[in-house]
Amino acid sequence: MNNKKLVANTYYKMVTNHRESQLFFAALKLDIFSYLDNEISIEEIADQSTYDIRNLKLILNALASIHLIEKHENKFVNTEEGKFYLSKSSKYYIGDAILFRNEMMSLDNIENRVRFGPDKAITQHNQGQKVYNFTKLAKVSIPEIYLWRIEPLINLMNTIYQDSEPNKILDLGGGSGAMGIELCKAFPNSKGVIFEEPKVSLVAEDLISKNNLSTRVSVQKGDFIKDDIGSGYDIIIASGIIDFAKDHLQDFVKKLYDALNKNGIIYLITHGFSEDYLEPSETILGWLSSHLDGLNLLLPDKVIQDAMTDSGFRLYKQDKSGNHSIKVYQK
Ligand SMILES: C[S@@+](CC[C@H](N)C(=O)[O-])C[C@H]1O[C@@H](n2cnc3c(N)ncnc32)[C@H](O)[C@@H]1O
Repeated sequence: MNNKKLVANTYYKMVTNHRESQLFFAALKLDIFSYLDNEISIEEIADQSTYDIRNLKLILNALASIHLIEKHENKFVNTEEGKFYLSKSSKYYIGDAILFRNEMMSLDNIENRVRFGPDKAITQHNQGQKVYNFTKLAKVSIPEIYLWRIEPLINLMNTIYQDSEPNKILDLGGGSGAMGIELCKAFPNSKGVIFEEPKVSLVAEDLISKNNLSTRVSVQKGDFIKDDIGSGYDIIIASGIIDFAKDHLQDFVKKLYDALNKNGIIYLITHGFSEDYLEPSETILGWLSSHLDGLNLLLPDKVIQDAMTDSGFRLYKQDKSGNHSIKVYQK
């Protein structure tokens, strides 16, 4: 009975967690954290924001009650983490990324999607780019990439290229191109290509010009399934893209193989799905929305590994970064 009661408590905890998330998202939408870099009173925030002072007080107290902000006497201030991640004055502000991801993975109306099934058009085309807003994703995920993806990439490439440099690097489906751009910066004699679909490629063009790298990094626009992706590469970064080639997996992997020089390297980031699709649970839940809508994209790691080795790649190194699995294959 005690055990049953404990389990029941976890159900109620989920209700509280949901409420906490709603409060957090509201605070992000109201940009509350950006007012709190220094201790500030409710009156001052109300003055600057024109928000209703009574309800502002309720929201701030509630945020402090769950330790998302701190209350000192009658003033409020960000926690150290809040200042770093949630205030727009920080270059590592991830509030927009969190809000966008929450919207992109929303399970609102999940019941109807179970009652009435997926959208038949989506099931038929099975193309991620028609369901996801990849342009917005490319923009909002830039700070996330700088926080968590660049360092493992560069550290690993430095262990491979100890006495030499890669000449040509491709960031395939690179989104903003941040990974390709930073890798080119780490190897100053290299040239880079960011391959993206035309709309998303504008985000990459922008980041290249902000980094003054237009002479070394170019953008190639196209569809990586149908179009030529170029050749003569020493490194291909394939981060978060292979699922989008699911219906053409073997041809796609062969295309990567052919585009590489001898001994060339693929830096592959996947979700590390188990074959029974039970792990990792956070990512299974993250993809649930688009899959209820009709997509059918997810590839277990075993299937990806088999496709890579069947095409002639050998697994060279592997690593894990948060929820992502990193595998380096060599031709
Ligand atoms: C999940 S995002 C990953 C972006 C980036 N590589 C990263 O790790 O943040 C997938 C990217 O693949 C691109 N993509 C998907 N299908 C594509 C296709 N057929 N041709 C070109 N790009 C594609 C999308 O535009 C999107 O930017």
